[in-house]
Amino acid sequence: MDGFLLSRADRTLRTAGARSRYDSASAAITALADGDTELVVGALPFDPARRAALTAPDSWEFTSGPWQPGQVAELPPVRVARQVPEPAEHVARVGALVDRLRSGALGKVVAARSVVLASETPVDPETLAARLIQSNPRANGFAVDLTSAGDGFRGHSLVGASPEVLISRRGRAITCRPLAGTAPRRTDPAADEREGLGLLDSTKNLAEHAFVTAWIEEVLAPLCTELSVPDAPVLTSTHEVWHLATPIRGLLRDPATDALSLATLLHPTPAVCGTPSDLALAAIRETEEERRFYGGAVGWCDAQGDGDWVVAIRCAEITADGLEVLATAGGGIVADSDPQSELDETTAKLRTLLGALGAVVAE
Ligand SMILES: C=C(O[C@H]1C=CC=C(C(=O)O)[C@@H]1O)C(=O)O
Repeated sequence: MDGFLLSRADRTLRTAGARSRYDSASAAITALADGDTELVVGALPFDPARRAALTAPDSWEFTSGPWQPGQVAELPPVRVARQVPEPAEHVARVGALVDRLRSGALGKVVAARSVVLASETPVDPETLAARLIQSNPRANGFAVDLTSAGDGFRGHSLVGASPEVLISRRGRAITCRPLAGTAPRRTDPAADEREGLGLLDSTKNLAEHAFVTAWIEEVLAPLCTELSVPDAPVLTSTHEVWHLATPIRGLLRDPATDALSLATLLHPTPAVCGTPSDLALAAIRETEEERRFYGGAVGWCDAQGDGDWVVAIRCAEITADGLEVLATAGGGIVADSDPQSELDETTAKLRTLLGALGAVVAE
């Protein structure tokens, strides 16, 4: 695919072509400020030291409501080719992180793992995005061409359905909806409700969540004349999991502060990285395979500075030939995390992508 799609509950942006490409947010911000383009779309990588995949599109269209893809084609069958790392190794890594969290300066770190899916015929990114959006039109569904990030990403795409908004800006008004803290959904309605209510009451999950809201408040407070961060999170859900969410609103001090700059200041939040940020990022670089664009941000920014950026979770990278799909999910680890439950949490989160592709990983 050569374009960009972001489908949100209130509106959808679809673009085509790439008039210019930028591998850093600063280059894209300069292009917007210089009047070289009216719109920038794309993805920021998880690791801020890596190259971004941003473009100035040839054409674009905003429509109201979620994307209506019409008749959606079938996706080809896929099989689980390998897991990276193997589940037992993920459990061991989380165990080692828990030891570090109990003894050191680290307060929280997010641990992620991937499943590599293989297909005999190409998986089309837009078809996968359409399936995800049909299954949950409230999610922030996306499909992004990663070519602008250069070697290793040409022709690759990132496709997902994120429940988490990093930052949205309309004029001076900004909103964020950070998520952290997870419980599984149950098929029995009473058991399902108990899981949700239990999450709202879970000291461990509330602590995991508080690291994220504290970070966002720290970053945004100096930039805002008004900032409302509720004291306690609310419950939200996808088909697969319950989450704790905090709806945050603010008014920017300087109307020139644009959405893409705000995204780069906030990213990576402790919802995908940890606290303190620098130590958590170092621990992730030491422990994990390169995250690429999983855990990054996907969105758009226009010449007025407005834009939407969602956290790149519940997503997968598709290779240029469409024959390999790398789905990744992570979870926040704190001192009292249980490694086996953390593995189960990533399995539940991976189901968003794997379910759309008709694949399963063993419990
Ligand atoms: C990092 C992910 O989820 C984040 C968002 C919601 C809940 C999370 C958690 O409970 O750990 C994570 O912070 C992911 O889905 O890969």
